[in-house]
Amino acid sequence: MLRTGRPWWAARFWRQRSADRNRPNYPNRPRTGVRGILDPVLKWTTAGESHGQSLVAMVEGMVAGVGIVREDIATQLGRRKLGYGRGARMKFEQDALRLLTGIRHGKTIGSPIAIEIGNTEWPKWEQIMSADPIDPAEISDQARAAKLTRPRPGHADYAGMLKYDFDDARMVLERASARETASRVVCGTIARNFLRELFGTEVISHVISIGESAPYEGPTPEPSDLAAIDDSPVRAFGSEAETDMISRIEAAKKAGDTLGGVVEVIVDALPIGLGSHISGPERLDSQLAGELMGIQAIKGVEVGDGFTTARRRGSQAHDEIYVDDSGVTRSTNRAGGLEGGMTNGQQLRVRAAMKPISTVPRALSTVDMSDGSKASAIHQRSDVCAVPAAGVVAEAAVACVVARAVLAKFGGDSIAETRRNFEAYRERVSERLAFGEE
Ligand SMILES: Cc1cc2nc3c(=O)[nH]c(=O)nc-3n(C[C@H](O)[C@H](O)[C@H](O)COP(=O)(O)O)c2cc1C
Ligand SMILES: C=C(O[C@@H]1CC(C(=O)O)=C[C@@H](OP(=O)(O)O)[C@H]1O)C(=O)O
Repeated sequence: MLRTGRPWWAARFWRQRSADRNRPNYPNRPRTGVRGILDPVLKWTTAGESHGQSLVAMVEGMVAGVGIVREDIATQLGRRKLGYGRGARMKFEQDALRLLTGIRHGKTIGSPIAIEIGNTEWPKWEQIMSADPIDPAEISDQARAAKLTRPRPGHADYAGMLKYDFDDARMVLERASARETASRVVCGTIARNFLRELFGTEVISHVISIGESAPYEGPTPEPSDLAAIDDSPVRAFGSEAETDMISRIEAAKKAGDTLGGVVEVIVDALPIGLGSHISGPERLDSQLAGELMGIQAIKGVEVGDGFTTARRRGSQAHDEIYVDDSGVTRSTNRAGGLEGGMTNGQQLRVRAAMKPISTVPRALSTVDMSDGSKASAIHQRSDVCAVPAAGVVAEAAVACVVARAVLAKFGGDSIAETRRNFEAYRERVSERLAFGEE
């Protein structure tokens, strides 16, 4: 018999859809494509140049009802500016905040959030960075206006000048600069407020090593340790490591050199099952690595014990599962809270390795792009070491990725709805783990 009407797959689709709708944690958002990644439920973008008028941070898809006030953002921006080894600019430039859209009376309203961070140094740069055409001869600071033709090794200058066909590296370095990380921290503040309100989760970080200092091997810090970490000039957890890191920065500075290092980000209290094993882009570890590697100067990412685990035997590499009076437990967390691309209920732990600052005061050798002659790279001023600040930026990156995974799993348009969906899921997970209980 010839069948008409909906094809077989459509009937299956509708049956599944109505079954889904009856499930308590059915999110209102469509979960199409590679969930949360190709069709992201939460997006964050930034705009702005290092010496431009402002930076802009935009977050789209954040649910309504998340508390966020100016001080929350200012606090995080303040943390990003600190750290032993940062350059003079951190002292005189202020982050002038304007909360433009998407927040009303201290809460998100579900619409796109746009926040401006004004560069207070703008008056000095107004002509040089003017959006409107300007006669070069009219620029009052001629020295600053001069074309930058000597690309700095380790920066975007050389490839950017050729790729975009510029004869002035300023057109590249203005956007490549890590000044942009201020916008990322703003996006991250919204994400971390969301996570705190939903699960009581805090995102923290600490510096593991600077230069060749011995990597930190003590206990993993708890959220309550963050204040002490922030009080440390190098954001180290423990005073022994701190003294060593500071003296290494001082020695590098004296030698006209720069340093990198390693930071660790830790997230507590996350539900099991954020991310997915279904495809590479859905794996939470791949998303975290992508976002962290997107930070200027980050050249390596490690999940849990990462590279150390690669040197261990299998029997010493994994986190065995036990059952005791408290339920299902583990005695180690070498995996850093991720198995198969999903959170497994353990503390999430990721590390990021930062290369030494590229603008080395003892100028590096380069080429003058105006005539091909040998040259020394431009150096005006720069940080000697920005690893402590990179930790704060890495926290923001992790907060955004985790918040996106939470929204992909639990959906909702208001935080109350996300919470209801989460509670229903949590109940089901508890049922599954209550072996034999009535
Ligand atoms: C918080 C932070 C501050 C930075 N400060 C400087 C700096 O003062 N001077 C510098 O040369 N690079 C600095 N960088 C690194 C450069 O922005 C980065 O190395 C450059 O844009 C090239 O990108 P890549 O290292 O990712 O290849 C900083 C990076 C971060 C995360
Ligand atoms: C301004 C910030 O970082 C800047 C990042 C940066 C770079 O090349 O990445 C170079 C320096 O800027 P300048 O060349 O103007 O001295 C840093 O100060 C900031 O973090 O707010």
